[in-house]
Amino acid sequence: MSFSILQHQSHIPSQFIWPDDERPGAETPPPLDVPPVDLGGFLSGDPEAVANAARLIDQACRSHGFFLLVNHGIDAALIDRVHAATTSFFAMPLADKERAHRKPGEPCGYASSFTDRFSSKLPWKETLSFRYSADPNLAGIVQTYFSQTMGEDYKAFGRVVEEYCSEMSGVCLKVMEVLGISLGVGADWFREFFKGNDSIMRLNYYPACQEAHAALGTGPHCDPTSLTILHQDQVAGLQVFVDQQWHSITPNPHAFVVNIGDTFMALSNGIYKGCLHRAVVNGAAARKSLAFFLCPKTDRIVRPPPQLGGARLYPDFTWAALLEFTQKHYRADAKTLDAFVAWLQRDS
Ligand SMILES: C=C1C[C@]23C[C@@]1(O)CC[C@H]2[C@]1(C)CCC[C@@](C)(C(=O)O)[C@H]1[C@@H]3C(=O)O
Ligand SMILES: O=C(O)CCC(=O)C(=O)O
Ligand SMILES: [Fe+2]
Repeated sequence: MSFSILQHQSHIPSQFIWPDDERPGAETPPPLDVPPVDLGGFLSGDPEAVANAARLIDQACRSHGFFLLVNHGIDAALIDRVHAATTSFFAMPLADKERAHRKPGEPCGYASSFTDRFSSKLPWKETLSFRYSADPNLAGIVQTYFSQTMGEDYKAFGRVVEEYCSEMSGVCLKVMEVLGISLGVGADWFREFFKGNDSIMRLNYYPACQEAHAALGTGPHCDPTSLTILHQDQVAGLQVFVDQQWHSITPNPHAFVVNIGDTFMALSNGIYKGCLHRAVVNGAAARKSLAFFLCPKTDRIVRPPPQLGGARLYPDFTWAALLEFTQKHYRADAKTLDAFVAWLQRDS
């Protein structure tokens, strides 16, 4: 499905039209007023800054699982290089992008609107997803992926996005320290859990849409993963569901959007909530977002720290099992974790 053709038809195909009760409509929801968390302040070790970061994150994660991160220390030039690389990739002819075709049941590769996965409520987007591992024995995994799927002249592309993933992994581990302090289990527990993370990086590209009010770039969902660090470009589109209504997130190039995913909700024994969010499109400009999805090693058992005892909200599971569930059995949405638990217990 080539958007360069779809965009110029008077109406978009019906598969991209969302039901009345789910489509975004013409109104832009109110901006979410969320105090940014100062990562640099936390890292300075200044007791007041550490306490402030832990307090802000705790408040946000107990209610809606979303916060902004500023003073993060990531080079703006690197972020710009990844946005430029994203623009150039998606500008290629479909046949060239299809060299990285995402195979059914696998999370990695290029996909356009998931026409091979879903038959209705199709997302108005193209995606390029790939695996990043923080395991030193797998250094170069991203470069190798792009050289093998796109050819040797994509090695530089792979190098830039792998450098970005490495920086994102570092930010995630620092955020895990704050989450550990906020939950009272100490700075080390979650950081150690994700030390050798085996994560997913996704470049999202949302073409302009001639019927933006009836379409969605990404439908309402909680990320099944653990923690998402997202950078949106200057075109707005991310919305978060807080206090029973949608709120728009004003683009801020100096901030990362951070949200708790289903797996971390389970790790926190439900104390911290997965963030319900979606992405809308518009009639004038294409939009991009860089989403780094932190994931534990696939065989790690997702089980809360003992200090978060009390009744377990979710059974033990591996990230591998939840990932497979979303790729082969269930379209991730606002209820993925509950559907996954029911699926795990289906024969019991
Ligand atoms: C593990 C994953 C599945 C999805 C990508 C991700 O890495 C994290 C977010 C998930 C997703 C974006 C949630 C909404 C539905 C989805 C099908 C999509 O619109 O892309 C999800 C991704 C997927 O490819 O299954
Ligand atoms: O593009 C965005 O702002 C959100 C994308 C998203 O939620 C996702 O890829 O999981
Ligand atoms: Fe998401």
